[in-house]
Amino acid sequence: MALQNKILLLNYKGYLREVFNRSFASNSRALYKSARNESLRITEIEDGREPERSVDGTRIRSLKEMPGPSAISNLIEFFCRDGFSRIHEIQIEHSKKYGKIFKSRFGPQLVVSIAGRDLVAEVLRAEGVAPQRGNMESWQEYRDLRGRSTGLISAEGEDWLKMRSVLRQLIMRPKDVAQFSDDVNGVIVDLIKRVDTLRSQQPDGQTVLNINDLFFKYAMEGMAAILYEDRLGCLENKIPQKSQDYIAALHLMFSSFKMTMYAGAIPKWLRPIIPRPWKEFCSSWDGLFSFSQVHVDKRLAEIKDQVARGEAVKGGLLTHMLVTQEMNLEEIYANMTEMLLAGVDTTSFTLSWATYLLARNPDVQEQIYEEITTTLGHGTIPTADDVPRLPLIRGLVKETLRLFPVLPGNGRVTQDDLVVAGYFIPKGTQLALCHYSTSMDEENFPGAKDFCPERWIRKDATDRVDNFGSIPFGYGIRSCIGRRLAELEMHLALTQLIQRYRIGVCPFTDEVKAKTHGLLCPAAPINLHFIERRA
Ligand code: HEM
Repeated sequence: MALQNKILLLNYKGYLREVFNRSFASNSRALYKSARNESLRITEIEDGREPERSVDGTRIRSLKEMPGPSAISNLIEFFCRDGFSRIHEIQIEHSKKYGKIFKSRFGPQLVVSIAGRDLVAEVLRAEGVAPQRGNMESWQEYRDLRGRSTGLISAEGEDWLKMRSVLRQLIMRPKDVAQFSDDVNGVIVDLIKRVDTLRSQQPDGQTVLNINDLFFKYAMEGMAAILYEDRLGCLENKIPQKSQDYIAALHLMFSSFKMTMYAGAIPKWLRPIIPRPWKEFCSSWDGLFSFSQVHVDKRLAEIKDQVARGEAVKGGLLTHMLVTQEMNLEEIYANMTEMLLAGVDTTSFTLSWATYLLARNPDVQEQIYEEITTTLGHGTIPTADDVPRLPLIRGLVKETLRLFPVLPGNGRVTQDDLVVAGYFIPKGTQLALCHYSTSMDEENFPGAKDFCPERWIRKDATDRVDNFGSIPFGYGIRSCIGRRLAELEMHLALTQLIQRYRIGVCPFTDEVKAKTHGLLCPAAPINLHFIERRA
């Protein structure tokens, strides 16, 4: 574990706070474009119906007038036609039928879906200082039950602001995560060894079966190296028992994802009758928390020993958090747990899709290989500093996430009254941002079904290829805190895999469709050929 380069900066707490205050002051100026806008004349109708409103004489429509599927057709779609696995496709179907903004009802919950790029931009650009993604009651309830803290995903308001301000200074800027290059490259050495072992176990000496299993272990090992400053041995032939237990807890968490989401939706009085979802929800969280706690406590004990021996304390992210105590121990446990949870499947599915797309598009793969060899020569191990010189590797990750956004949709609860596309949306409404459908919209991405990493390459400094049609990490103040870490893990791993192997389709794998299972994941195992380029 290469920790020596990561010198702790203990004396910049004041600076961090100042930067934080300044940045939040400017963000708070971008408050929701609310219905209280001066140009907006609101005439409340006093008989209790929804108010009728107008902007500059144009009538603002109420939610009642918004189109959308009926509650009954939603029920059939989701419960009889397995709509939960097709949420991404349903976004497209509904936006074609009802337009770029439509409403749906799930039992008592009304959801307004935003399926237009510019409307998504409008909503996100106008966010307040502490946006809320959705109802996290069940997560909060578990934490209250066990006396645990919330982490960044589950926290809201002041608690969230405080934790976000600590973490954003540590892992959000490319230069901050560049220091993890050596750790990630250490894990990639094991990834390549594992690819070779798996290939050698197959009769053709080339096939790796179920590539996602491999990338799951890579992502877990990478996250542990970064978050815990420790290795788990997930890419070894024999995985240590403790890591196996954790993988099982993580799988339980992911496989019961739907259940965990609905555990909160199932009314409490129903729990004695249907106890399983809530029990599973709690026991998988127990497993995840206790695993994180073991690693955090281990590092804490090492630090105490170092201090007792009068040695300088050096280390990475966890060491920094433990030494500076900007978060208390419970908050550190919670954030380590939630970041590991958020950082494994997301990265591993994206790597699976990226290699799958490379295998099916050999010309694109060769073009990227050319870029790598021209830029780095043969066999050079890339670091974070090399990535800006590999625009096609960056384009590969962006294009993969456009075609297969791990989170096909995202949520926001409006914190003020809003007018979007001429509709009045009251404060407290759940919005669903339909990222999959905007990613696949021809207006936003011509040839939207094609795999074209090149579309992300800037022609000149003024060319802006980023667009709200594809924002796989979200946008703004509540966007993915692990984005730079995930990108580092993916850019470095893909560069080294392409450097070393020609990745090809395998006769056992036909076209693999995506399904929504909490995240957008492959509906069938992806098997690929890894043909050594030297051969
Ligand atoms: C391909 C990889 C990943 C993708 C596509 C992804 C995507 C996302 C998205 C869409 C959000 C919601 C953003 C929003 O609401 O605007 C999110 C939040 C989050 N992600 Fe990631 N993520 C990835 C990897 C990671 C990794 C590696 C970590 C670990 C550090 C991580 C930690 C988090 C956390 C803690 C949040 C909650 C942030 C907050 O509420 O303040 N993610 N991610």
